Amino acid sequence: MTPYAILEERARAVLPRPVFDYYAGGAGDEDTLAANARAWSAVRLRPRVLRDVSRVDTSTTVLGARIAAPVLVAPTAFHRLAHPSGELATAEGTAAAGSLLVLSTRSSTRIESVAAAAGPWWFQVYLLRDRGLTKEFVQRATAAGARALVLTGDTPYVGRKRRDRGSLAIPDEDFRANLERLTDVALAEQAANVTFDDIGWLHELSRLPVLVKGVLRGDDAARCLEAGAAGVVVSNHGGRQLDGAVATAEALPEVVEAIAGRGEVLVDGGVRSGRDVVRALALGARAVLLGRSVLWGLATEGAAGVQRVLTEVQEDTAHVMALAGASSVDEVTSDLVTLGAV
Ligand SMILES: Cc1cc2nc3c(=O)[nH]c(=O)nc-3n(C[C@H](O)[C@H](O)[C@H](O)COP(=O)(O)O)c2cc1C
Ligand SMILES: CCCCCCC(=O)C(=O)O
Repeated sequence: MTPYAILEERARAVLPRPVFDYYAGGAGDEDTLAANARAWSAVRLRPRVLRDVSRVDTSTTVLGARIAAPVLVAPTAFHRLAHPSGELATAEGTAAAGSLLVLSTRSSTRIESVAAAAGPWWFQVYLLRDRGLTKEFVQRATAAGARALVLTGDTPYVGRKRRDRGSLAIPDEDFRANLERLTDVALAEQAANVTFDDIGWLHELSRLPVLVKGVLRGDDAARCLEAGAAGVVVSNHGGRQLDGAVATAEALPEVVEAIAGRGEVLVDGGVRSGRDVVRALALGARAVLLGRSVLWGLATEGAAGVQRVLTEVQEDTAHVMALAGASSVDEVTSDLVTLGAV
């Protein structure tokens, strides 16, 4: 079993079944969910030999924020379903590992409380049908110290997951943690009319850099930049939105080419090990984000589990870099990979 599979099994053992299924599941037949991890494996490494790798430095920056390794925490919803300390534990574990948290709009803990426990953090934005409500929590996140906004573009409607059999109960206080003013749950639904113009709207509102998450095409990536985005996150939402969508390792090169160094490109989906981190960097990503791995760490050990997951991937990244002949992230260049058989 891989370290990821072992961790997932531990989480399965401690989580109520509906919560585990909500976290683990993907949309439709889960084709894209499976394809994500498989596509990273298809990227073969071409190690360099006879390089001095007695010191390996994994540190880097994302939108100017220094982090210990090019590994961030992806925005995921409702952490209090995994652990009573919820996003507070995630924030603590992330900061202890020298990483950066992307806090979900669907956080089950108040933005201001998470901010107080966090190191550098960004705020993920779902535009809700109630734009006034959206504006309020973007302003709160900005005031609380978010350093960037991440606009998720792939969720006009929440994907249908068969594993979610309707038995997941989200306690009202968790659902409304940041939506106290909400009287009508329907108002918390995603807006289905989000467009490129909303990138400018968010930037005007916050004066923060805006990344767009969920981009899988070069033409969309270019349009995001033209609309004022600072970069994109190549993502298919961990296989939870459009089943059959291209795996992120496959989409990444097209997006990197379209961005052509004019913005930052991050990627997530099926990243499970230091090997995958090095593969992503070699394909042109600045950093990766981990979704489910962090949830499993949180479920099994709270803040310490989040820190452990991140530290293990960081250490694995350093080890893989050393064996591949790269002593810094700048040396993880495209010649380090070739596309093998799937
Ligand atoms: C349980 C769960 C909840 C998620 N919630 C959000 C969310 O609130 N906002 C968002 O932009 N993405 C959300 N995502 C997608 C993640 O940000 C990320 O794209 C995905 O998990 C990466 O794939 P991985 O889980 O294979 O690492 C969620 C993913 C999971 C598994
Ligand atoms: C009505 C709540 C929807 C939350 C969607 C969170 C998410 O992005 C995911 O589960 O995936």
